[in-house]
Amino acid sequence: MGEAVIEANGLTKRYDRAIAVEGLDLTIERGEVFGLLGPNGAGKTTTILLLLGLTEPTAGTVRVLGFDPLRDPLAVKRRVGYLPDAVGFYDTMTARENLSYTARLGGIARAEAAMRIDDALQRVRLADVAERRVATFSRGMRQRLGIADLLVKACEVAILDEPTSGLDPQSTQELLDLIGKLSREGMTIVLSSHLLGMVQTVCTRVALFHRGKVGLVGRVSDLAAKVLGGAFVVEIEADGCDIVAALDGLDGVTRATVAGSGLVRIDATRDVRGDVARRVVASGGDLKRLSMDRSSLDEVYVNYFEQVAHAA
Ligand SMILES: Nc1ncnc2c1ncn2[C@@H]1O[C@H](COP(=O)(O)OP(=O)(O)OP(=O)(O)O)[C@@H](O)[C@H]1O
Repeated sequence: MGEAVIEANGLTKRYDRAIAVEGLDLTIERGEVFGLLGPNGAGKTTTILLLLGLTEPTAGTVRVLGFDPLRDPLAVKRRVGYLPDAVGFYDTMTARENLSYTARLGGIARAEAAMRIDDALQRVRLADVAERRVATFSRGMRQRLGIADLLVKACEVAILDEPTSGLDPQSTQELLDLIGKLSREGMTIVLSSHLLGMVQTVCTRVALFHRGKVGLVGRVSDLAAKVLGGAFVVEIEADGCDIVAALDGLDGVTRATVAGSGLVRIDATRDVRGDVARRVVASGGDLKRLSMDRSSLDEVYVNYFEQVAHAA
């Protein structure tokens, strides 16, 4: 186990009518990129607000870098950066002026701030437009300026609410690359998102929220093993044999499903392609195609919520 940076125990938030978050237990370690996932209204934003001390829990405890965000709001604010879904900057000020302003608010000495600002603007590729008013910035540029703001603050933890919403594919990729780099340098990142493909590429672990509770938490491959029966998906196309029967009892195969005429989808816990090919050929099959993919988070998500709905 690494160093716990965020710890929630029995964290609960009730509003008059709704339970937004119920009995949340969560530990996030230093350097993780942790994804909060779930349908609308599942409790992701409320969890973020609780971590930041922006709303008071009804029950339970939360510690961020050892501090209670409600009792020690300044200590948390100094170390934890927050990038909301739409970042608020002063439109009439330039990018550099905005960063200088927040540096001043954060009590960073002028010379140190100037250095950090130059460095941050370079890293998010806004150095060329540093003297432009933010009013002229696109959404992607604003998001990058938001990251620059976190860099200037030198925060240890960054909490990003839907960081790529409204970004084009290239800007999304750039932001993800940047998030990956920051985490490799030791920043702990918590992000909420609906874009599962994106979360899969960047997150070390994810939590699937369902009606205020964390239904599943873990690495995508572990969740795939739990929900789908394996982290590997093999597709095989062959004529002249019963593929499913040929695979009977094969080690590592957790499920074989007919997906079309002569086409079978296999969920597996290891790369079973060689064994599958041998079995099919030995059964007299004529192999047409064999391909393998990692299970996607999309599939885990859809299957998990189907299972939950089924159990209800
Ligand atoms: N201020 C509030 N007053 C009353 N109910 C609230 C309040 N804020 C959130 N809720 C309720 O709490 C539940 C969780 O909301 P939350 O915003 O945390 O979900 P979310 O997972 O972030 O959803 P989305 O993906 O739509 O952003 C919802 O049922 C919501 O209606």
